[in-house]
Amino acid sequence: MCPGGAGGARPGRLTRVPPRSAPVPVPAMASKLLRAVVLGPPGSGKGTVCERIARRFGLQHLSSGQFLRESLGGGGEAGALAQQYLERGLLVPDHVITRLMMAELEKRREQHWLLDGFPRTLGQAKALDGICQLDLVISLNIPFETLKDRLSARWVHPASGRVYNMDFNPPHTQGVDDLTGEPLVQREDDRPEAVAARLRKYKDAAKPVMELYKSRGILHSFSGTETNKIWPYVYTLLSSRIPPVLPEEEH
Ligand SMILES: Nc1ccn([C@H]2C[C@H](O)[C@@H](COP(=O)(O)OP(=O)(O)OP(=O)(O)O)O2)c(=O)n1
Ligand SMILES: Nc1nc2c(ncn2[C@@H]2O[C@H](COP(=O)(O)OP(=O)(O)O)[C@@H](O)[C@H]2O)c(=O)[nH]1
Repeated sequence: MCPGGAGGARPGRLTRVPPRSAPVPVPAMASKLLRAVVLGPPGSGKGTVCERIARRFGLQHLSSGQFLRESLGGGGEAGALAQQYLERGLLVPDHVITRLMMAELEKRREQHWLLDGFPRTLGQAKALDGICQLDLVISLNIPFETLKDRLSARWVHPASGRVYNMDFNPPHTQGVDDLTGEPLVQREDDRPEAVAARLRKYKDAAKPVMELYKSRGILHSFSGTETNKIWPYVYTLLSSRIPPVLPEEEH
């Protein structure tokens, strides 16, 4: 059984504001703890889908990107190392992100959890294998043109990581975060000229990870251009593994 499950739903990936309440903790008790991963390219809706799953099923949404961002200001060794890579728009080396994630998972060994953004490479997947047996891997398969459109319309609140989209979930007031009133920014790497290279990099790293999970029979792929259309299928799949604490409806 792996360490690691839930921790707080990532505060930064709320898809709707005002923020949803924290996931209702599901008592671990005798049942097996759910170990799930959501894979998908940048903009595929991992954060959006994870946030919904976390709320409906009371499990913890663990975003490696968010942990990384939080570690940057912490004065720790991992944060200092990660910063050098993130500043240059690079992926953090496997051993750095793996160490960070193992520590977070260790804290959550008694909870159900769902990983977003990790593993991203085969090396990370193997490290995860060393501490747990995954039950479920969800892969979001979204056309390139859709990803490009979504990312160019994504705006974030840097301090919290809250994500908006000018079409899908716009802020109440254009350009400002609903909760703090602080300005929203567009990530440099969400600009159209950066997106193609980023998606290529993602594909190269993710392919062997998907093959690994496919060969184990735990990979579930969902294709489409709209999160709201994919969501009922994801909800049904999760419901077959863990009882929902909230109904599917409402996005
Ligand atoms: N396993 C991981 C996860 C994240 N990162 C780094 C590179 C990412 O650019 C940054 C932020 O991660 P996010 O998951 O928040 O964002 P992504 O870059 O993956 O983009 P997206 O949110 O669009 O999927 O952290 C990394 O190096 N290794
Ligand atoms: N137009 C549109 N935007 C979406 C949809 N699903 C998610 N988004 C937005 O697309 C962007 C990327 O989604 P996000 O969850 O951040 O994806 P991630 O990069 O895979 O974590 C965000 O701005 C979301 O609000 C959708 O079905 N339609």
